[in-house]
Amino acid sequence: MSQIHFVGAGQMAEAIIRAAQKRGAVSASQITLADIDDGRIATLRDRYQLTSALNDSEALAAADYIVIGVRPQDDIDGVARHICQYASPQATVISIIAGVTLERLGAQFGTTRPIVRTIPNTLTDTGFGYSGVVFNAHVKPEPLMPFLESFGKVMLLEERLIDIFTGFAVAGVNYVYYFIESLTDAGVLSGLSRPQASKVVWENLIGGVEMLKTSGLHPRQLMDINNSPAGVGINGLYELNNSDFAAGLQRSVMTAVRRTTELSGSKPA
Ligand SMILES: NC(=O)C1=CN([C@@H]2O[C@H](COP(=O)(O)OP(=O)(O)OC[C@H]3O[C@@H](n4cnc5c(N)ncnc54)[C@H](O)[C@@H]3O)[C@@H](O)[C@H]2O)C=CC1
Ligand SMILES: O=C(O)[C@@H]1CCC=N1
Repeated sequence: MSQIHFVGAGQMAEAIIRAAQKRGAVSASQITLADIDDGRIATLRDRYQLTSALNDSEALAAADYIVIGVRPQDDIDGVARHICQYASPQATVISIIAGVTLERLGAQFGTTRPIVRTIPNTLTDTGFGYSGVVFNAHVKPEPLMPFLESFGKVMLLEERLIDIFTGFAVAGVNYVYYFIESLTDAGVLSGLSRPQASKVVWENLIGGVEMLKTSGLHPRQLMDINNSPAGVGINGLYELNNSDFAAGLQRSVMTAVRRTTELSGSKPA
């Protein structure tokens, strides 16, 4: 990786910078930042010891990769005009903006420019979590992969699947956090202390995933092993079946996918 310039230095850009530095994909001297909030630039420069002394137009001119980290509702047209004024036509644009298509990015940043559309996962600090990635025809993937892989596992996708991936995979850790919170509360409601309930939930979650991996069985087969006839587990599951659990979860994902597509129309939130 050579020079990398971030336009929009918000939460996600910071998470990417932290992970990419930690895994050695970029060094502090290779990173430059732009944001309409000067305080944000100062904070990140200080926090990640960014040393470049280039001003905004110099940083754009020097950049080999330009990460667009603004929100779908922000002035992407204005950002693109500004970038195209100073950046080399060969500089690769890496958009992390939910919902914004390669076609739209091509219209904004130039149809012959290498453009990557990626949707990173917020599990950047952990080494877990997939980023969905799609390249336009001008991208040379090899030199870019170490950077992309520094903040998540890479799932190369057809572009038609990226909005689905955003609503399902990237927003998806929400459901895990929410499930953990709700299940821990159930343990506390039943009489365990919060630390006791929390330990049990974490262990069951990690153990459940390990069981699925090691056994190769379907979740329903493992549930069958966990439930004796007329026993404790099946009685609990009966009650869960009377709730809206599965359909509620599935509707949530469908709504998140729909919202991703809505955002690509850049309607104000
Ligand atoms: N937070 C998340 O979970 C994920 C977010 N994304 C995408 O990443 C992008 C950023 O999201 P966050 O970091 O959460 O948002 P954020 O609001 O923390 O960051 C956006 C940054 O862009 C700056 N900005 C706005 N307009 C600008 C302009 N014209 N020029 C320069 N900077 C400008 C803002 O001051 C802010 O610092 C969004 O497009 C979002 O769809 C993608 C995957 C996950
Ligand atoms: O909520 C959002 O808009 C971002 C994109 C997917 C997950 N977080």
